[in-house]
Amino acid sequence: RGHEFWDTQPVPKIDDKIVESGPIENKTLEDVRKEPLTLPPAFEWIELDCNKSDELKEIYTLLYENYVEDDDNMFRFDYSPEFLKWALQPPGFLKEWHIGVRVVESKKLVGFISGIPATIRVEGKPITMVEINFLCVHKKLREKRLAPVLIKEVTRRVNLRNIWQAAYTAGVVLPKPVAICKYWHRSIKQQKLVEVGFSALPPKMSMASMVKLYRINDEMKHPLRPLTKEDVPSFRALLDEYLSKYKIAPEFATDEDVWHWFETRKDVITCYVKVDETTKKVTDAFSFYNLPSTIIGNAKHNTLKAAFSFYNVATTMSLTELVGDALVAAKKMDYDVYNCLDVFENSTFFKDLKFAIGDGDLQYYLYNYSTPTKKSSEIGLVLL
Ligand SMILES: CCCCCCCCCCCCCC(=O)CSCCNC(=O)CCNC(=O)[C@H](O)C(C)(C)COP(=O)(O)OP(=O)(O)OC[C@H]1O[C@@H](n2cnc3c(N)ncnc32)[C@H](O)[C@@H]1OP(=O)(O)O
Ligand SMILES: CCOC(=O)c1cnc2ccc(OC)cc2c1SCCC#N
Repeated sequence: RGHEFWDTQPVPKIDDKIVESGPIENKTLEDVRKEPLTLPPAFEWIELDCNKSDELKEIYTLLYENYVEDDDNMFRFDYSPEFLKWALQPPGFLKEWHIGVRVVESKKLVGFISGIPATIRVEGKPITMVEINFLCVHKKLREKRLAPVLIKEVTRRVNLRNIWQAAYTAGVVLPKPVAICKYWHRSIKQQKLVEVGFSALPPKMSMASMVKLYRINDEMKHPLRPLTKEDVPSFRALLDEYLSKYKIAPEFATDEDVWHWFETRKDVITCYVKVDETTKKVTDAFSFYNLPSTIIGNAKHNTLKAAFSFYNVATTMSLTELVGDALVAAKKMDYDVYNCLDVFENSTFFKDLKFAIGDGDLQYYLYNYSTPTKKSSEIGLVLL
């Protein structure tokens, strides 16, 4: 299938056989367009300031009404304003990469795309990149080729900062996935998932026995507790050591980075650690983020409370026991479901912890960097 826009971009063609890793094109600042891309006359570019609650709310509302839905239009992601502020303002963020498209007349926000700085190791080599996320065009303005304009504009602004690579994920297949991953789900509120129509009661099984099947303990097996600032140096060392064995993974360069991404923030991010009593060092950690979804058109339920697995490291226990305790924490925090991808070594616990495979794929992509296709288990990166 021809990709009018993507075939013009520095990404491998869908059926390319890639043998070595490296940038696809090498441009310099002279090659970068100095003025913003041209929008259709009714629209204008705008930078959104996440420190202004009204502008943060505009991003929230655009996504709440127009962001990603599953193929059956059962759910639409409902990233909260606090979550978006966390996701968009890591150390080193630039407001100029929080790009909106407004209707000149009404000032209504109808398009958005974001970039945040990140160092991503690809086969051990740290590359300064941006992570692109929250690309959204209002439902009423779809299929007018606005997305390529948003993508070219964020590319231009990133290039002007002398950054030439990006990482992004998508549910759609584009040239060219570096990995294709699967979502897996662990029911916590089984009855609600049946009522919503996500899960089905197996024939001849009562709801009561299905609920029992998915029961989760009330207490953790291990003494895990929320990460504190004092834990950060040893947690960063543990994380970087663990992530260095993956073919694509972030490098958390500073303690400030780690504190930003893993400080527990109510209704946004949860990170629990086990600390060795003698050495006072972090030996194990689980983390998950809070990403609710609107339940579209269900009489009884409006919102799905979903926990998404973030980064987990186990060294004094099995990953299965660690994530088992994450499920206990998620249950205590009233989540309906715990979701994770088959990245890292996650597929080792799906059976024992009673995960069910989802029906959507998540494709991982690199922009302007070719590298041989990776297995899901070689991916050590989670994008929000
Ligand atoms: C060095 C720095 C580099 C930075 C940049 C790196 C690259 C970053 C890339 C972005 C990463 C974002 C990651 C991210 O945010 C996480 S994936 C979530 C994307 N957002 C949504 O799915 C929200 C709901 N959908 C929409 O808002 C629209 O459908 C969107 C805006 C998705 C497309 O709007 P539309 O009105 O439906 O379509 P047109 O405007 O007419 O445009 C059609 C063209 O857009 C291509 N398309 C469709 N979906 C895409 C997607 N998810 N990525 C990339 N491209 C996508 C499509 O293949 C076609 O190109 P082709 O003709 O060549 O096939
Ligand atoms: C109950 C399991 O499904 C989800 O948690 C869920 C929730 N909201 C979504 C919104 C958009 C959406 O578009 C792909 C999917 C979901 C999904 S399933 C895939 C993500 C995961 N896990």
